[in-house]
Amino acid sequence: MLPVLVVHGGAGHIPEERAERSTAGVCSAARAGYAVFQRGGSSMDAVVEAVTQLENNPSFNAGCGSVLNVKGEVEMDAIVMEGKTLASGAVCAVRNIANPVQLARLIMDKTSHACLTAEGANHFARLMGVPEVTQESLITEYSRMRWKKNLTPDANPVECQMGKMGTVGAVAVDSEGNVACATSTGGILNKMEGRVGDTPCIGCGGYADNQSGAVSTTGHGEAIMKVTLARHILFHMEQGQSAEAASDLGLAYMKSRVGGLGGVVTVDPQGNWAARFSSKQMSWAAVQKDTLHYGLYTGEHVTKSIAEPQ
Ligand SMILES: NC(=O)C[C@H](N)C(=O)O
Repeated sequence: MLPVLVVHGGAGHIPEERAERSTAGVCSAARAGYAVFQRGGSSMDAVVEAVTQLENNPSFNAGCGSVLNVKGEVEMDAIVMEGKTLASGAVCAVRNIANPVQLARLIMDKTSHACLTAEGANHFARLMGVPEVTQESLITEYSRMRWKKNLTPDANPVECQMGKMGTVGAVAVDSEGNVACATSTGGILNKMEGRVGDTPCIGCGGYADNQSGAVSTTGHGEAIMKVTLARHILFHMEQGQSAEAASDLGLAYMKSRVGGLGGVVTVDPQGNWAARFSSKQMSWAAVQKDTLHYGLYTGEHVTKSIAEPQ
């Protein structure tokens, strides 16, 4: 049933006091992305809109609200990919940009390259007239508090890491059967300067192919890269598995092979979709026809009419 859009707000352990905000954020981003279809937009337009909304929401680890690197700075990664032509665009370790997902799309649309990093990405942004924002405007009190906590000698960065994964992503298929994905992140807490995770790497943080479907991933980047999680899931779909079964197979493989936890949203070109995770939680939401679907805990799947107020 087309069109459909599915978003995630990151896999991990979401503290109880942040759960409501996280669910509200993914639901409103899914609604905003889906509204793009109603205005005649493509699946690429829809995923970029949904991820832009999540980047602008300080509750998530992307754009404003990104986690800080070891120096207390924001460096962000993002990717977009569309399934008709396999065109993609990505940015790595970019600073001072409010919406890295939009810059990734400009790289796909306006250059012959698939990925720009750091200063080169910022230089391209200037050429495209994308305004630079201050580091301060991307940093929340919460991310600064967690960064500081992790600098203390008794810090447990691994445990703290799970407190807020919060990478954001979306997949969609439009009424023409074109699939697309977008993923954006601040990376992992107190990462080394210049660390690039799975998100901007094609086949890891996302992949889209009209011949199988589209996937956006979240979780421990170094583990996701080892198993090229997004492409791995689409491989299973090419072998005849459903979006849900293929997502579970990919996540189970990552867990057993490299001990990594994470989550994914997946669609196929017919509009079948899945939101699956091996972490404790993942906030997710989907809109298809007149229905909004969402959840946060394993097995939780709430539905309501899209006409109901937010
Ligand atoms: N929260 C996340 O999903 C983190 C992201 N996958 C990274 O490792 O950069």
